[in-house]
Amino acid sequence: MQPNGRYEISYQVMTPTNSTQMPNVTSSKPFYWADGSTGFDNAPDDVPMCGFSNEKCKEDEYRTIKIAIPSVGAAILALLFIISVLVTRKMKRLRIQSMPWKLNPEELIDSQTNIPRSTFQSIMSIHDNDSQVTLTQKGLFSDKGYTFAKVANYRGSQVAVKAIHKDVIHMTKDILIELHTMHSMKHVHVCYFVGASVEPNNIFVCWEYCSKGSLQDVLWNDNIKLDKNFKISLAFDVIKGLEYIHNTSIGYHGNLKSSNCVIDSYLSCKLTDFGLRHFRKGEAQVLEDEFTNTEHVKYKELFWTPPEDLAISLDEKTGTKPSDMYACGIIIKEILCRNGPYTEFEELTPKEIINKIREGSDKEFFRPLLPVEVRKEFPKCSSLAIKLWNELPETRPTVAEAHKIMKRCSSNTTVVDNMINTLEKYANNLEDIVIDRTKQLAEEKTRSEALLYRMLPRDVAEDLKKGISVKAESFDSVTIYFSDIVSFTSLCARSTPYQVVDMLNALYTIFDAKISKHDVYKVETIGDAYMLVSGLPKKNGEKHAQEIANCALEIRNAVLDFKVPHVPEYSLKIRIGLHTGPAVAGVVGLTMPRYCLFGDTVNTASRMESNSLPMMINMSESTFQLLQQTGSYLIQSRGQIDVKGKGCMNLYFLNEKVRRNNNSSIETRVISTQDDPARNHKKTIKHSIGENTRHTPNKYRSIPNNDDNIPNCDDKTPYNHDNTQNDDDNIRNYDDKTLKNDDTRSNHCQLNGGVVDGGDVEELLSSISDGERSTPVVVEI
Ligand SMILES: Nc1nc2c(ncn2[C@@H]2O[C@H](COP(=O)(O)OP(=O)(O)OP(=O)(O)O)[C@@H](O)[C@H]2O)c(=O)[nH]1
Ligand SMILES: [Mg+2]
Repeated sequence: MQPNGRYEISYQVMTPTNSTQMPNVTSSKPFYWADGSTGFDNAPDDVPMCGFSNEKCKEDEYRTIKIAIPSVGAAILALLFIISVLVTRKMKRLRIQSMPWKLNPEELIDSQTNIPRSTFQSIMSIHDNDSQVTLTQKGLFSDKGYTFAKVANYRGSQVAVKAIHKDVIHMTKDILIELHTMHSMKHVHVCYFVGASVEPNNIFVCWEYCSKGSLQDVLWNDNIKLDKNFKISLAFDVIKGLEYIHNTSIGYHGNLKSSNCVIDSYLSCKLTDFGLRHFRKGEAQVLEDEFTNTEHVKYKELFWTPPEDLAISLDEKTGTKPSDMYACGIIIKEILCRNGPYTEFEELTPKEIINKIREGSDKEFFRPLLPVEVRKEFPKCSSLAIKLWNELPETRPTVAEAHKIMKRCSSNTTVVDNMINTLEKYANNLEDIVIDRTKQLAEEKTRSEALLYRMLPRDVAEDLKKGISVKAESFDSVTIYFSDIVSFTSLCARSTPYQVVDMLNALYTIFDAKISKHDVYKVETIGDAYMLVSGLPKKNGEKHAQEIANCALEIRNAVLDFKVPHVPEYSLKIRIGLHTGPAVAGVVGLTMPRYCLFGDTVNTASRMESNSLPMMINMSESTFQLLQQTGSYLIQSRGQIDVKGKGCMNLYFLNEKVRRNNNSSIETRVISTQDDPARNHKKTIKHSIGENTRHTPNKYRSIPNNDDNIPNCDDKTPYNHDNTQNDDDNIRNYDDKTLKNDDTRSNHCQLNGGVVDGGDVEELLSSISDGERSTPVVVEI
């Protein structure tokens, strides 16, 4: 509405009768709103946009903030990102410019002399002279002659030093980036690029040094055994290393061959001498020695170069990923066959081979031969190698495809895995061996303990084992046994020492078997003398006399049956002596300790033996006393006999054992005439009794001694203690002598504590020898 100074009806409002309806507004004139518009449609809002109190606009303000914050955040992030990219790039540039790969030749130390080498040339000369070499030193003679890596120490690590045949190098951006990338590459199957020296006239590069030499060295070394898994694992290592290189900005190896695959100390294969294309560009072809100068060598070096690269140039290495794959195929062939790429074409020169390769077409091309047996052993690897050396680069499998194929043919185990498996096998085997050895040790221990227990009483041996010194122990009453072989000296004179040893061994083995049944301890054997004791080291009351007596009787029985191995017709005889008394026992000496008995009882027991007769058991009064209490032995009194150093002693022969029957009567043992050991001396006794039928009034009538060498107490003839000189006589005349009884002395046999006169004895013995009768014989005392 425009003001005009007049009041006019412009609007009429018709209110409807029904007040609930909206009033009807009609205008007679058009009116204008404040903004110049007209009509109701353009009428201004009845409520301001933000409300009368701006209440509506508050919410929207927050919405703006909500929208603004992420936008600002995103902007900041984008800014930060840009800044970080810029910083990273800057830092990278700085890093590149800082040249961490740059080597200071002064820091290269000759590994042998530890002298810093300021120039690579000096290192070269040193190593050329003193053969500081790798595995190749062990006799690898390649076509280049002996080819060695030059080795030096750089900051504590061994590095392989490779000359770059350039005088100066202009450090372009590409070179800097290349060296930087090379330096930052790290992979388990790629040699670490340690760095480069870029000093004019002293340009060289250093690579991680792998101690086992190149793959070529290993393959050609017959001393190194490579099993199937190992070969596959080596081929797989090459592919893994190549895959890594192909995925870096370096792009491809460019010089892949078996001499550029090196083996580290973990037998893992690593690729070396790759990349550095910008760095090495324009490098002079330097002929290192007279070998490398030959055409032969030059063409051999091209065995790993694919036909498409050969077509470009024979002198310059080009390189692509498919070229690497081709070389990889050749290397796999070398690994599987363990020979050179074209060893099978001996009749062709390397030049002819290279020409044939160059002339090849897609349909027909010249390649290495994979023998049938190799194809059979490694079907997948062989077919992979064949595919890899396809004529057309685009038809060769990529490294990723090759990886997949290798994965399928490898047993998923690395060389280290194989080694670990082998070690595990060894370890398990070792465990078995340890168990075995422990068992053997335990057996050995048991054996040596058994031996020790045989040589010493168990308690004593235990004490000695524990390092406890064994104190001598005194025993009040023990019975000692001594026996000696009659005429041993003359028997020895007629036998060889070995025969004597055999004889004694056989005899004592029988004795040992006998004593094991009794409570006796074998003290020792000295030559033909055999010594036993009972009552020690374990005390057994008064049983020792019986134990020894029983044992002595058994031994005598055994001797009757014994046949001397080398003189079976000779009847061996022994003298046995027993004595009872106190003794002291202990171990003497540190070297070869012996459990010895001391005391007069020992001497006396020995005297009892020397005063005995062949096949007789002579005993002293003390033993007799103990035995007679048992009433189980047939004992023959010998009367008083002068014993050297002892004077007159009452001596007795132990003839036989008898046993009581249930009615306490005495029963003589029934012994068959064949095996009765007492048979001889029964005869003896019988005869002696027969010859001496005079019944003396004496209570004791003793059997005469019958040995001229053993004097009785009335005899004044000097006693000949060396019985040996008469041994033969003793043997020969044993029966005769026993027949020659001394009338002056009476016979008596004592049974059950009583004495039997000669007649009784005769009767008694005849009852034994007669028969196989077991008639109890009761003897009145
Ligand atoms: N042990 C060991 N030997 C190596 C190493 N690098 C090279 N070698 C040995 O040194 C020999 C010569 O190596 P290079 O000088 O690289 O010669 P190449 O590998 O035959 O040829 P290019 O690499 O093309 O120069 C190789 O055949 C290997 O026997 C390494 O890292 N460790
Ligand atoms: Mg090399």
